[in-house]
Amino acid sequence: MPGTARFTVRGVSPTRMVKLFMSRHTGGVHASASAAHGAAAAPPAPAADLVAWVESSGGSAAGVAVRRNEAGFGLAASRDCGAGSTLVSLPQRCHLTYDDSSDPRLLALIGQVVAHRLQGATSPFAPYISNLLLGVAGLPMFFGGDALAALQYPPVTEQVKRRCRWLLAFAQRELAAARRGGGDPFGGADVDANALGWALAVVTSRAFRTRGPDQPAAMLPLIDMANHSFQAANAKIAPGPGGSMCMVATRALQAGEPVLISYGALSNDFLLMDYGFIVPGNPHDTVQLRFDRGLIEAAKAVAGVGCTGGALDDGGAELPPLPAWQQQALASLQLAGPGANTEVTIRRQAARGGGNGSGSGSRNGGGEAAAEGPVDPRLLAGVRVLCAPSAAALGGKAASVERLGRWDAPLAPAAELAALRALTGLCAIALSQFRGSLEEDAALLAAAAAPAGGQEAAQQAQRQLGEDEQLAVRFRMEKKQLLLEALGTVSHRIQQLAAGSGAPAGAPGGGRQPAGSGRQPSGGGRGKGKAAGAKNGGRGFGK
Ligand SMILES: C[S@@+](CC[C@H](N)C(=O)[O-])C[C@H]1O[C@@H](n2cnc3c(N)ncnc32)[C@H](O)[C@@H]1O
Repeated sequence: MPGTARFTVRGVSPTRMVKLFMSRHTGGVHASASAAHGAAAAPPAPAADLVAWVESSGGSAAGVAVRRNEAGFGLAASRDCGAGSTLVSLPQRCHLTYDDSSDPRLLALIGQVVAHRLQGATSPFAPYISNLLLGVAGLPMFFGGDALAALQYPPVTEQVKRRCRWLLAFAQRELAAARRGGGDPFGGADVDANALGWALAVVTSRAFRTRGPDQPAAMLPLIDMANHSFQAANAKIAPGPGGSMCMVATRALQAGEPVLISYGALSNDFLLMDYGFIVPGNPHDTVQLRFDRGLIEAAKAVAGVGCTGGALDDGGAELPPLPAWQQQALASLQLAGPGANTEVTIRRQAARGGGNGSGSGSRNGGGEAAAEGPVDPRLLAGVRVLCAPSAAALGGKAASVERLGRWDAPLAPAAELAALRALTGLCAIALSQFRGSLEEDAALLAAAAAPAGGQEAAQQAQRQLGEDEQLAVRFRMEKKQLLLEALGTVSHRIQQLAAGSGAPAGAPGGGRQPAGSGRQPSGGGRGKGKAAGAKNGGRGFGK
């Protein structure tokens, strides 16, 4: 590799995100076939050079045609075929992978993608590399500050910042040190943080872990042009003979039908971070929270449930110490004490197959409670512990997630009602961490899409809300919607339990009925609820 080669991208902001801007000619990469065809010739099929390369390498792509639109590439069935048909067979020599399984950041793949890009037309993977898009739209790693802030969701924004810091540190320190020590992985070529950012984006949005979660990942050319769907996936990736990897139809396909695979049971956090898109109503989406006693006591205060061990002081005084049985129970649940894992989630109930089948998981019309509820079992168990009046109310045995975390195995009615109310308070606090309501977000998007007042106003609205910001708004709307669904599910459960036990149902915020109407409750909005919720000060979200 020539020591003078450059693989650099202008626009690095060392203090902020890595800005992606790449010239098509950077690094000597040859133009792709689709870009290089002459005006007179009939345009070749998209990525025709890639398909030809797969076939000349001993593979087959007979079952798919590559499609291209302004959003990028995708695959479609090239002919009618039956379930189980092999659509693509990719020989091992076309897999871009590595031997070392110990690299959690996929550094080895990033390095290879960069190295092959530097080799340009002489790379054995040139037909693959040259058909990679020069940007992965929607990745928050490339968001500007406004779009990142518009997410309003620290679990993702913190992760984005960590990823960018790592990338910059790697480019500026580790790579520089490796160069000084003569161990430059890029043979002296000038590779900057933005080039590494591009490679990171390529790898996170395309690599497969076909050999298992702890095994090396691989880039699977052509196969990785399949787009994602949870519901409409009609193909899967499976090992084939001789180390090949195949794309196989999971049902009969008609010629021209898009070929879609599922990227896995991923939350919108993962989809956004690694792929730059979200799925509305994603059944695997969650809201991450950090379990701590102060948060749960604040949730109880919002919901009008008494504080454990004494009254919660609105002035922010220390909480009274927990009785030993509660401390032990939280430690058994690994929610407190050394080695605790305090990351917990509110989630879509429908994802666990325990909902009402309507897709929302909320407001089911009665009947048996689902085995798994709208919060993860550790969170449910922890809230039950902190709402139980005595060890006896927990059943007297050692606390375990299996025993205390089942949505369909409630405590005695009074303790269960307190726990459920606390959960409504928790949802309300989580909602209150977002600025503005669902309706306000929807209005923002509507104004950006079709503002009143003609073209000038439309341009103005677009300036106010760019594409990344619109994605960020849609992302946070999904979180709010999920929280409202959880609130509806828990409230419904409270009504059911209260009706059965004769106890008053109650509601968060001292008797207000939680939403279910789609309107966002004011959560930490009024009276005591406000004081307790506000004190939480953004602590609720896990980071
Ligand atoms: C493995 S690649 C799929 C091929 C890609 N469309 C291309 O042009 O090369 C993954 C990327 O495709 C896009 N993508 C895949 N499925 C999508 C979906 N359901 N909605 C929006 N974008 C999707 C995203 O940009 C994602 O990062």
